[in-house]
Amino acid sequence: MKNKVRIYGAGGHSQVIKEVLENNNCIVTDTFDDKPESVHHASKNNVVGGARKDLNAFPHEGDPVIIAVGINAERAEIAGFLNCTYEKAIHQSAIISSTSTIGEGTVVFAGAIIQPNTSIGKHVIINTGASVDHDNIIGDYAHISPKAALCGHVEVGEGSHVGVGAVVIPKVKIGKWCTIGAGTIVLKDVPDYSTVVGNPGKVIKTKK
Ligand SMILES: CC(=O)SCCNC(=O)CCNC(=O)[C@H](O)C(C)(C)COP(=O)(O)OP(=O)(O)OC[C@H]1O[C@@H](n2cnc3c(N)ncnc32)[C@H](O)[C@@H]1OP(=O)(O)O
Repeated sequence: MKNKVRIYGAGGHSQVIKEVLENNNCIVTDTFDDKPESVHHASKNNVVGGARKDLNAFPHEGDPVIIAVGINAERAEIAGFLNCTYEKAIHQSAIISSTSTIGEGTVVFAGAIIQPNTSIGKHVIINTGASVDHDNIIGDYAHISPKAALCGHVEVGEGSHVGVGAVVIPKVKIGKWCTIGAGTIVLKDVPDYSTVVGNPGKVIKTKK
């Protein structure tokens, strides 16, 4: 029997998750979006309104959900008001060590690699071809973008976004709600709420 999953969010990120699920023999039973009228992606058919308008009317109980929203803060906000159980979506080509753990609602896309003794939090995105090496700790709602490379013993705090192709050398700790720009080379620890770009990576701003 096929597993049934519901998806919250119907944009570009959502269509990738839908494909991963369907390749894993799951059925997507419902797709919700807070702005169903502005959905222009492949997953646009049968999209219904989300929970923001009327939280009590939303069918919280039922098949498990994946929050398919790429913006980390929005994913966290939605997880805060939904009262659902959550599914994971892991592409069949991803390589994941048996000694690593992955939290609920997390997605791991094609070609990603997660090496031993790494802990991945809840509602995390490990995007296409990302490399997360041994002994990493990735916080809830983080996003490791396509082709980013995290060496051993790296920590990424809650809600932080590591941009496409960024490189993080061993033992570096990235704080929470940081943004690491595309192609950045991170050589030292990054304080909470920082945006870091360049090679070597430098803090260019701090979010409030
Ligand atoms: C499947 C998917 O699509 S997954 C999506 C993955 N997405 C990404 O990886 C996007 C990552 N985002 C970036 O790299 C962005 O450029 C950000 C977030 C760092 C830009 O941050 P912003 O706060 O908007 O900064 P802004 O664009 O104003 O740039 C500020 C300065 O940093 C520079 N800068 C911005 N990004 C980078 C970067 N990646 N590397 C080097 N310098 C950069 C700009 O040139 C600018 O320099 P200047 O002040 O000398 O002109």
